[in-house]
Amino acid sequence: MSNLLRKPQDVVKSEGVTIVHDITGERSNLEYVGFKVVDLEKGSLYRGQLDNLECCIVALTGKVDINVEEETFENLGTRDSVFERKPTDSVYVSNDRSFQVKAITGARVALCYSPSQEQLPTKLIKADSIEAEHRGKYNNQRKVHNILPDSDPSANSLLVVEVYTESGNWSSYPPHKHDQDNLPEESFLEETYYHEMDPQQGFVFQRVYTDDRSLDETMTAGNGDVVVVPKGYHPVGVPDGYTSYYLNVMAGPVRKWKFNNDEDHEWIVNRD
Ligand SMILES: O=C[C@H](O)[C@@H](O)[C@H](O)CC(=O)O
Repeated sequence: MSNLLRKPQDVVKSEGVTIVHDITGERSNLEYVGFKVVDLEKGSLYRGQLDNLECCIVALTGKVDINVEEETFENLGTRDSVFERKPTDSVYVSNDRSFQVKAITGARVALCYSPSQEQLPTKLIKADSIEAEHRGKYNNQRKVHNILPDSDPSANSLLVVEVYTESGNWSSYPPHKHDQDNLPEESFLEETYYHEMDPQQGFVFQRVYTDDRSLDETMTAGNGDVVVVPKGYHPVGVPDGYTSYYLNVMAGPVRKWKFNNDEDHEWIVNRD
């Protein structure tokens, strides 16, 4: 199995707290992006301490209270399933802060990490502040919820976005990459994909490849899997009958999403 594909680990951390994914530090083989998925039973608590990291806590499903030192954000979360296809609530927490997530109902949260030195204000990113963005045409149509886009100055290095790709469509397509620290031409952003499928038994094909094909891996990613994208193009194809959801975390030396398409497939975007 590719080292870029990470299956759910479901490690019980404490009563009512299960670490589904912990892709941080040496477990991530990434320099900038860290990612965790945590399942919380009703009434359970997850506590985090940020040193030189910032974190976007995404209420993927269920309802939670999030406490960040002197601030508390109550009853966050808008959906029992990501496939309700509506935005959810998130909270941005900066470096050198501690936080606590308390499950009001059974809940799944994503913890999206990246480096941060300059402490910024804690920010509630309300679901109703997120507008759906529709991208693509023909069979590369997808719906995007920009949770922490580079146009939002609330974070130092973190970018977070969730994407819905319907049956028979492709996303992150035409294949694009952002693996060169060479602005204004291209930015270097590592990336993770947290995948969910509807129905759950579904899968997507995701290829991660570089121009010189020194990296060229095509994976089958299923419900709850994570794909790590250290570099290269990273298109996703969704089989007929299924809907794909993924949450992207991106980070790099400069908080700018400037990508380039694979020249072989640039014609895709130039169609009328
Ligand atoms: O680089 C960003 C990621 O590949 C996705 O967020 C992608 O941009 C989503 C899409 O537009 O298909």
